[in-house]
Amino acid sequence: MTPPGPSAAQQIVKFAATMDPSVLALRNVHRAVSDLRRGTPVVLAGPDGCLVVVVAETVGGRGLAELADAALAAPILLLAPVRAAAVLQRPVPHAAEEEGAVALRLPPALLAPEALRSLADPVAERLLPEQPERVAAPALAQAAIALAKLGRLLPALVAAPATEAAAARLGLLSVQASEVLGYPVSAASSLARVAEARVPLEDAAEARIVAFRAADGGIEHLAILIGTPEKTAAEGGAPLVRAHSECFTGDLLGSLRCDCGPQLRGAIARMAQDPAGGVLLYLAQEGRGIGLVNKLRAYTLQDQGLDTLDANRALGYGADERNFLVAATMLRAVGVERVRLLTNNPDKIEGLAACGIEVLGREAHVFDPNGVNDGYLKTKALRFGHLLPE
Ligand SMILES: Nc1nc2c(ncn2[C@@H]2O[C@H](COP(=O)(O)OP(=O)(O)OP(=O)(O)O)[C@@H](O)[C@H]2O)c(=O)[nH]1
Ligand SMILES: [Zn+2]
Repeated sequence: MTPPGPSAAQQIVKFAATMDPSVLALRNVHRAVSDLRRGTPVVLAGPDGCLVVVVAETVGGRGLAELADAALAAPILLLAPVRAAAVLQRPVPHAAEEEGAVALRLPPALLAPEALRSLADPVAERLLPEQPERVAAPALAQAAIALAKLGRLLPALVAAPATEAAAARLGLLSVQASEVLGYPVSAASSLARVAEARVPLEDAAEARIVAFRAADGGIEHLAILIGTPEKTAAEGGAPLVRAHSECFTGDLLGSLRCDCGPQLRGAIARMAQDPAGGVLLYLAQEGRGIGLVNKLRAYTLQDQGLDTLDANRALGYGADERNFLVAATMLRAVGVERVRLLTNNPDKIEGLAACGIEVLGREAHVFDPNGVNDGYLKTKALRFGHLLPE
């Protein structure tokens, strides 16, 4: 008689032990983001304890009840410093800016979904029965804010100290703060080619689209190869490259608020004319990384007088939340590491260079204002330091 082999359970345990911890971390963070997006609390774990959090924008009565059940003390509100300064109607100290999060005491009248949304969102702001007061921010506040931003949600969270045991009892997901903070780099490094097809374009008959997916199973980024840029690279040349962040409104609908549509089509036409060929990276980084919903909120704030940079900040986001490692990883994967970059944005040149891409030159990519985007283009030149043609 042959001895029995290892049981299925034993095999699974053995397999789990061999799994790449960074893939496990990506999976955990991605799941935590999904939970927050539907208003379910998650537990953040750090070296000195745990914090149960829920996002102000999405939480309902059930999520607040679950948070209260797991909490060891009264919940507080965590806000990005600029948003906290607006709520408190006074500047927050520089140290809080550095920490990236401010904590506010939540009186019971404000611990309700509608009041929380009003505290989180400058667009939905209304008069509240009470003013919150500032308290000391917990150690995991920065990771909590980062997690909400990964979900492209307003960085405003209700938080309370908790234990992993409470999380387990309530079936809440637990994620390490270090996994959250390391996520952008891990996700970008894990990008892999998953599909490729020839797609002739109106302005570039010889075009191929290569799709990339990260190990978290999140949204895909695309590389559009025009002509034979890999051949140019293999022969030591530098193809034309554009790192284009997706813009649903400009690229697809022809919105006049920005210059993305003309830049996208202009880049494709220009690469088709270039004997070295080109790579257009179509990056899933809508709204400079804040997502479409927040970009629409930012537009509302711009209609109220803020410029594109201050509108991002009023929502609690940075002026530009993009990650250039995504673009660099994709370029390396298609064999293009020396580039001529089609951009006006000096941060893109620096960002790609910092990720190991050799930027041999910059080519300006300017289109005339259209009567609606004049202020936007001016702000990019004045406040983002965009380079204009001499
Ligand atoms: N948050 C925010 N994003 C915007 C706004 N207008 C356009 N965008 C986004 O900005 C991104 C455009 O970035 P890019 O095309 O890479 O342009 P850029 O950073 O100006 O640099 P170059 O075009 O390369 O010079 C797209 O994702 C748009 O959705 C805005 O007012 N607010
Ligand atoms: Zn745009």
